[in-house]
Amino acid sequence: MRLIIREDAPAVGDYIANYICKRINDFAPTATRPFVLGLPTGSSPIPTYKALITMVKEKRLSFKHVVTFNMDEYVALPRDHPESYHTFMFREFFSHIDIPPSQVNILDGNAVDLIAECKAYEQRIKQFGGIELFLGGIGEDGHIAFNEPGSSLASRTRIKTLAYDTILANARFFNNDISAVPRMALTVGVATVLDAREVVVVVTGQRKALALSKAIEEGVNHLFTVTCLKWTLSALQLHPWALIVTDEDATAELHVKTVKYFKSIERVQDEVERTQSELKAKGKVTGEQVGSLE
Ligand SMILES: N[C@@H]1[C@@H](O)[C@H](O)[C@@H](COP(=O)(O)O)O[C@@H]1O
Repeated sequence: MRLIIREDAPAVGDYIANYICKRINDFAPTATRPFVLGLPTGSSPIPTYKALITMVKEKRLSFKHVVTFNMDEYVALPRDHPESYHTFMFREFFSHIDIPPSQVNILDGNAVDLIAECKAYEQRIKQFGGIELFLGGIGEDGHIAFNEPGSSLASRTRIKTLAYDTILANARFFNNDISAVPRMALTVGVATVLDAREVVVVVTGQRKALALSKAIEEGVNHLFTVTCLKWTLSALQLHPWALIVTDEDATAELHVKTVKYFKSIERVQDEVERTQSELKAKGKVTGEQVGSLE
């Protein structure tokens, strides 16, 4: 796992947008071989979406051959509700880029058969050959998508009852009216995320600091114990190619040595990538070797 630390949320957004842009352009997607991208909602990915929109406008990036799968959606919230994740994604991102709407996949929280909806979603991901890169965000309790503490590491797309802490945290989007926040959601599972060939998670702001430290400075601890460990994000430790991009505020609970360690890794990685690129330019290595440093 790598941890990249940037000054603030906009710098984190720029870093992730550049990273995704490079991945898509290197992949060189076509109509028959699209790039499959997993996406989150929440305030954390907004700077990334803003930076990606700019890249599309500047013609440095295109989503014409990108297929997206969103992480989650509330149950029984009308699709056109201002706080539905459908509305959010089109308002903050899809309406501003060149992606054909038919290539956007978002769970339908109003489906008559919610279980069938979840199964079909997993099936559709499989049909596209799996997710190339899953971008995620986390809740304050370390949940990824809506995989609340205690979610099985083998979990797949399913209906999930929200933790009270999550309902409280999300009340800010519903005029602070806790009763207006949906109690259930459809969400991809932990295994759905871990199946992606690459996972990138954005963690910004001091309120995520504890979750970040629990997820990277301790073992995999998604379940409650006597000491109340419950950080689903820690499941990322099981992924062979995971990256967390964070701002300085979110590092508040990390040990100084942890921060120093990851900063030093980034310096060395930059150096190695520069060398690899030079060798690649001279035709001495293949593209695949450049990403094999995890
Ligand atoms: N289901 C979403 C998560 O996918 C998201 O990561 C989280 C954090 O949101 P924010 O980025 O606004 O803190 O909010 C919700 O719970």
